[in-house]
Amino acid sequence: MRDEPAARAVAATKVYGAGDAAVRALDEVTVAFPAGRFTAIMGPSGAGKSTLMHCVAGLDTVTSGQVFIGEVELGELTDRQLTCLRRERVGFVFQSFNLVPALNAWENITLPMTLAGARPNRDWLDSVIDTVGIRDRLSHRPAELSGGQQQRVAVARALAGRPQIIFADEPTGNLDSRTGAEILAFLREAVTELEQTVVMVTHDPAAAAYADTAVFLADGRIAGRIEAPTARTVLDRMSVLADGGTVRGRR
Ligand SMILES: Nc1ncnc2c1ncn2[C@@H]1O[C@H](COP(=O)(O)OP(=O)(O)OP(=O)(O)O)[C@@H](O)[C@H]1O
Repeated sequence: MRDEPAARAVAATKVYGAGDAAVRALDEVTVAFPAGRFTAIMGPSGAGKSTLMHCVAGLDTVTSGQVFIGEVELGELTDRQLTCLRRERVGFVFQSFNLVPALNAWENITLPMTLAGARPNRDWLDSVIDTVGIRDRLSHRPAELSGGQQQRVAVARALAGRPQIIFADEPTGNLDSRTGAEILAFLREAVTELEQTVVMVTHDPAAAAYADTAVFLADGRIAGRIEAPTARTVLDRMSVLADGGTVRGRR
């Protein structure tokens, strides 16, 4: 594990709407996602998990505060620079897979590199494809793949360019529990074996148990963290948050 964070937010505030309808989805959130670690973001529905992930990943902007990928502050970039940075340094895995229907698995996996004009590193791609176990499906289009296979392709696509950080938004939400466990084990392996950095939003305590750290959000604020989380410790913390008792100060 390296010490510098792969990404971080400093006093990040996000307000949607204005006046009476304003929603403060993030309220001065300061959090770091260390390089070479697997972090789960958890918390009740509406706590701001997706907003935090989208802002840190550069898919959305903060109202005030700062967000960094490595040492680069996203607020200082032009739209074009931000697009380049996302392509070069960030991988995404979404609940809904987000594969391009007209492209086969191989084309989907290499699409971000094609768009960035980057040459794939064959050795790396081979190890990613073998680890996710979809070598015999590379010429298939998404409609010809099972949900689990589609998510493997999506995970391989996120890893293909060896990004600085991978953001996963409920990556197992649409999968049966066995396939979900395989995808989580693979994300875990990407961190342990391939030294990737993964930040995952999840509702599932069993999924969070694959992470090195679980960070909790409640009402747009950091409400605690657990190192080496287990399903049990996460569940206990979730029930405290659901009761409305934040545990700030116990970080
Ligand atoms: N585009 C938007 N416009 C207005 N309000 C929004 C918008 N997106 C999110 N919100 C509000 O911001 C708050 C945080 O939403 P967010 O989706 O980040 O929560 P979450 O923790 O990811 O929730 P869930 O677990 O239900 O997905 C919620 O109150 C939500 O209604």
